[in-house]
Amino acid sequence: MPENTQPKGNDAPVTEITLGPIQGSEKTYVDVDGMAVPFRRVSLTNGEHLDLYDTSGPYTDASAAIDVEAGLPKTRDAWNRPEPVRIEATGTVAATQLAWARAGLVTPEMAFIAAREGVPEELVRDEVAAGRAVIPANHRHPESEPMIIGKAFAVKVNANIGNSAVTSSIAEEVEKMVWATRWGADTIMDLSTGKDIHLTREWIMRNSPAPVGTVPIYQALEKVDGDPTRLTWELYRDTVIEQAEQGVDYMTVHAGVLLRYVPLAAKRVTGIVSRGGSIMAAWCLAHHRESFLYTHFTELCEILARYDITFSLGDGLRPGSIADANDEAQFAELRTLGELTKIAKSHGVQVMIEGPGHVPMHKIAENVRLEELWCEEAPFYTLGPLATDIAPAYDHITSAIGAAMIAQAGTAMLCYVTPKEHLGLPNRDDVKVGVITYKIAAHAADLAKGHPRAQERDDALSKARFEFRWHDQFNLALDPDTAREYHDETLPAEPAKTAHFCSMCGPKFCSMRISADVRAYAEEHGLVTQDDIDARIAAEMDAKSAEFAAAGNQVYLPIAEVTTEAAAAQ
Ligand SMILES: C[C@H]1O[C@@H](n2cnc3c(N)ncnc32)[C@H](O)[C@@H]1O
Ligand SMILES: Cc1ncc(COP(=O)(O)O)c(N)n1
Ligand code: MET
Ligand code: SF4
Ligand SMILES: [Zn+2]
Repeated sequence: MPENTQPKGNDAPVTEITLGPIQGSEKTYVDVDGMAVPFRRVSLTNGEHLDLYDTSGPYTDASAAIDVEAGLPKTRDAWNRPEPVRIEATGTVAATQLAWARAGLVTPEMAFIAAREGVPEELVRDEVAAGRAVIPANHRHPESEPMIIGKAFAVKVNANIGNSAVTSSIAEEVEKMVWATRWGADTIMDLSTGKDIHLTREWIMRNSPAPVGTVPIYQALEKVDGDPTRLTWELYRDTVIEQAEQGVDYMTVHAGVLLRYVPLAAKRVTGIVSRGGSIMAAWCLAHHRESFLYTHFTELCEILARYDITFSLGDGLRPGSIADANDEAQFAELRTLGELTKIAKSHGVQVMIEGPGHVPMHKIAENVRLEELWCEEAPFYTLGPLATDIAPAYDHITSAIGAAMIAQAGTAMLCYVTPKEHLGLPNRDDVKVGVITYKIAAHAADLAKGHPRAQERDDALSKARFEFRWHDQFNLALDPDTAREYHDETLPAEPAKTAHFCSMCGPKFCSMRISADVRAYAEEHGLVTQDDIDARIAAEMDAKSAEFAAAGNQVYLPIAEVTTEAAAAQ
C-alpha cells in the first residue's frame, strides 16, 4: 500500500490563492441529470450574455466555501459508475471510459462533457470508443470536472507546474495550479522533481478541479537518489501504484525509447532533451537491456485499467532544436508508440501521444500526419512546438506559433511553454502568461477548424469594440485584468469607458468613430447602404443590356463605322 496518502494537517501555508470570479463574469451551472456543469457567464451592457467554457472550478464561485486543507468536494463519488468490463482478447478487467464507450454506454462523465462542449452525448461516446478522444478521470480523483481531449472537440491546454531541487514550495505549487486553471488551463501536470514530491502532489490532487498528469519516472528516480542505473521495474511499478492511489489522471510513460534507438540521437545538435527520455536512455545503455517500460508494458496496462488512468505515451526522443526536427530517432520512437497504442487499447486503456518540441513551420504537418497514421488517430498532445530556437525569454511566443499550426492540423491538446523555458522554473506570473498565450493558439485553431461556438466570442468582442462598449470589450477578453489596465494607463476616468476613441488615435483620428459617423450620416440621409448600391448597379446593367439589344446585339461594329467614328473624334 502506498504510504501517506492523507497528508492533511501538515503546515503548508497556502497564502496567495485568488478567489472570486474573473472580473466581469460570474459562475453559472447547467443541471444535467443532477450534475452541475459549470460555465462562466459574461453579462454585457447591451443586455446580452455569453456563457464560456470554464476550467476554474469552485475557486471562481463567489458562493463556494474554499478550504484547501479539506480539499474540493468529492463530487464524482456520488455519480453512478458502470460495472467494469472484462475484455475478451486480453482478459483485462477495465473500468475505463474506453471500455464503457465501446460497450455503447454513455457514462455520467460523457454526459457532463457533452453539455460542457455543447455537442451530442453520442459524439463524445463514439470518439472515445474509436480512441480518437480520451477522458482522463481516475476514479480516485473525484474532485475533478470531466473534460475531453480529442480533435473533434475544443483544443485543450495543459499547464506544467511542480517544484525543482533548486526552488519552490508546496504552497507556491498549489497557487500555480489554482492560477493556471483560473486562466483556462484544461489540465495540469505536476512535474515536481525536488523535495516532498508525494506531499506536493497530494495537495495539488485534492484541490485541483482539472485532471492532473505526472511523469512517474521522475519520482522513481528521486527514490534512487537521482541515479538512473539503480531504477528497477518493481520500484517503478510501486511508484505508479502510489500515484494511481492518489488519483493521478494521466501518466507520461516513455516506453518508446528503445535500446536500439539511443545511438540514433548521438549525432544530434541537442541530443535527448526529454527528461524521461534521457533517464530511460541512461538505464538502457548502463544495463544494455531493453527498457523495462517496454518489456513490462502489459502489466502497466493492467494497473492503469483498474483506475482508468490515461496513458500519455512520452516523446522521449523529441527534437530539442530546429536542426533535429523530424529525424530518424524521433520517428522511430513514434512508430513504437503506435505499436504500444494498440496494446494499451486492447487492454481497454485510454491513450494519447506526446509530440514535439522544436520544429520549423514547414515540418509541422508531417508530425500530425505520421502520428495519425501510426497511432490510430489517438489524441496528439504536443509541447509547442517552438518554430525557432533564437528567442529564449520569448519561447511562449516561438512555441505558440507552432502550437497554433499543429492544432489546426489536428493536435488535440497543447502543452504550454512559458517565457522561462530553457532559462529557469516558471513562477506564478510566467504560468499566467503561458496559459493565456496557449489559449490564444488553441482558440485560433478552433476558429480555423470551424468549431461551432468558437466565433461567438470573437463576434461579441468585435461588436463591443466597434460600439465602444469598453467594459464589454475588457470582460470578453482572455485576460480582462490586463486589457483594462492597459486602457486605463492613459485614460483612467470613467467617462472614457464609453468614449468613442482611445489614446492610440485620439478623438479626431479614431477610424472606428469616423466609420460609425459615416454610417450614421448615410442612414440619416437615406443614402448608400450596400443594398442601394446593389440596386443601382443592377438597374444600370439592365439599361445597358437593353441598349445593346436595341443596337442588334453586335459585339464588334463594322470596320467602316469604327474608322468613321475615330476620324470624327480627331
Ligand atoms: C516537458 C516540459 O516540461 C517543462 N517542465 C519540466 N518541469 C517543470 C516544472 N517543474 N514546472 C514547469 N514546467 C516544467 C519543461 O519546460 C519542458 O518544456
Ligand atoms: C507534451 C509533453 N511532452 C513531454 C512531457 C514530459 O516531459 P519529459 O519528456 O521532458 O520528461 C510533457 N510533460 N508534455
Ligand atoms: N526545452 C526542452 C524541450 O524542448 C525541455 C527542457 S526541460 C526537460 O523539450
Ligand atoms: S531546461 Fe535547464 S535543466 Fe532542463 S534540460 Fe534545459 S538546461 Fe537542463
Ligand atoms: Zn527546448
